[in-house]
Amino acid sequence: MAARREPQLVRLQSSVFAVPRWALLVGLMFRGLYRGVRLAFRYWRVTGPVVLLIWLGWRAGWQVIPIILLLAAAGLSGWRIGHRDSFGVWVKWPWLSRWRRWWLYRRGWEPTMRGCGLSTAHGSVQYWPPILSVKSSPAGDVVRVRLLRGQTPDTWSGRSAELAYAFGTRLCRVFSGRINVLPKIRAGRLGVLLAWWDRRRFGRDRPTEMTLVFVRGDLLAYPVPAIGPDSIPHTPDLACLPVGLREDGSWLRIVLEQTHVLIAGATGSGKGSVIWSILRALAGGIRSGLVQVWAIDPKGGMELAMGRRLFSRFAYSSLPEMADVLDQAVEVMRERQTRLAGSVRQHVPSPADPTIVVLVDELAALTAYLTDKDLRNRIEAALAVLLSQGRALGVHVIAAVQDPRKEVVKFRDLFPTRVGLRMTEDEQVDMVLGAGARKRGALADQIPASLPGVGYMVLDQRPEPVRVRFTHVTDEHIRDMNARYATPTPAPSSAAPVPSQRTVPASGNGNGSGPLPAELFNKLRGGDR
Ligand SMILES: Nc1ncnc2c1ncn2[C@@H]1O[C@H](COP(=O)(O)OP(=O)(O)OP(=O)(O)O)[C@@H](O)[C@H]1O
Repeated sequence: MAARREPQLVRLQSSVFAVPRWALLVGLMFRGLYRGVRLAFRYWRVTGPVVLLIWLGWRAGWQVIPIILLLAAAGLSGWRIGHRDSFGVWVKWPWLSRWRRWWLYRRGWEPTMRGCGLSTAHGSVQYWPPILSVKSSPAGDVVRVRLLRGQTPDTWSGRSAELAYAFGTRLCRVFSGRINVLPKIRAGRLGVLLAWWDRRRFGRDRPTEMTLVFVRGDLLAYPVPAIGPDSIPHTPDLACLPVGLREDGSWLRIVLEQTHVLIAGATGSGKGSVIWSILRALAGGIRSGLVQVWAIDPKGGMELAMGRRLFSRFAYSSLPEMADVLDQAVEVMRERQTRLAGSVRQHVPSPADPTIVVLVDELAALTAYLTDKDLRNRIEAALAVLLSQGRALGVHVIAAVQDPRKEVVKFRDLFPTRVGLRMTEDEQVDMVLGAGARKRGALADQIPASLPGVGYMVLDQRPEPVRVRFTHVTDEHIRDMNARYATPTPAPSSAAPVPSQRTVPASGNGNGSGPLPAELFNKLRGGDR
């Protein structure tokens, strides 16, 4: 498939022989036979059972063929009904992969490559990139392709829309190299052999290959249920918190260790679900005291108050109170710095010295929207220190923001992990996920409003952003967490009444000392949009 000659452009002087008609027929017959045998061997999974069936019919009588076919159909149906997952793994998806490779991709490949400008011509020879494999799954078709010389995955990213429509989908994601092929830890008798095989398969960097994912059934079109109480670990693994699904159906796990998380998205995009998904995954550690959450909710407690018993600090009513929480986090960080310097490089959490997660529901309220200059400077100074030095000392910041512009979020580059939910403008995508992210497929501005919690993230050190959906943690889940996973170190102000979830706080004087000004409150709720 890699190259084809265009015969009309090649001038060949061939000798002319007079061939008798019978010799021509015999020659054609042998050629047909050779091609038939080659095809039969190539597609042995189809020809094998057919040959076996014919042989059985010939030996035992032709009436056995319908009986065998009926039995096979009944067996397959029983398998599908009884154990759908294994039927999918062993029968449905392998067959569908082969079918689609042959029927859809091989047949349409050449015209598509020409149409998308992904084939090249050298003289009279036309080259197009060969398909290496096709693997279908409920999420779509994963097509591995070998790049032509002079092409990079970016060449293909620019053609992703054309590729998608050419093969009958709306979305084609382009990834450099292979995806989802991580070596397993091998043990047991065959461990050495399998490890050797893995080294051969995964050990080599193959910049000559790339992967196209034609998204067919969108697994992220349905809300992802919150993890069940049984799946909430007693001791959360901060390197691997399950918070949602990736587009290929695998779990999305966030590495909170050594990072800060910025969540950006328009109003109603599901920033709350990212926050609550992370809190749910941390809940076991909150209850045991290994993790303390210091929550700041400038929306007057609208977002976070329902889970207040999870928080060891909770500031929701006045901006100075919120600045105090940040200053206290800096103090803890400084104390750890003095104590741990020279003995460890990474803080190890314990109930006496827990991981601290500083949670800010709307960062802009503490920075850009804040009119009190002194207070703003104080808050910005504390945030800058936490974001630049807190990671190794077990102090992590998780912040949500609606508007990711630099004037609003000065520190966005200090957040190593960023989540881009639905956005209102295409330029915002690169602001959040890094330059070129939109070109590489992060179409966050095209996420429909009907898909809250869907977004893009840059994961696994790959340049291409991954489409994800966070779990849907409902109010019932939050109430349940509030009751069952309360922290042993509750917030000092927990005796004070928290405004009900839908109450607009009384308007303040705007100097940052009273409750939030109603104007700012409405802005954060999206009321002025
Ligand atoms: N992952 C999710 N799956 C399904 N529905 C979700 C998900 N996340 C949020 N929703 C729903 O979307 C709506 C808006 O969600 P949410 O309040 O979290 O958005 P937000 O970005 O925090 O909005 P705002 O900025 O206005 O606070 C809610 O009705 C919520 O139930």
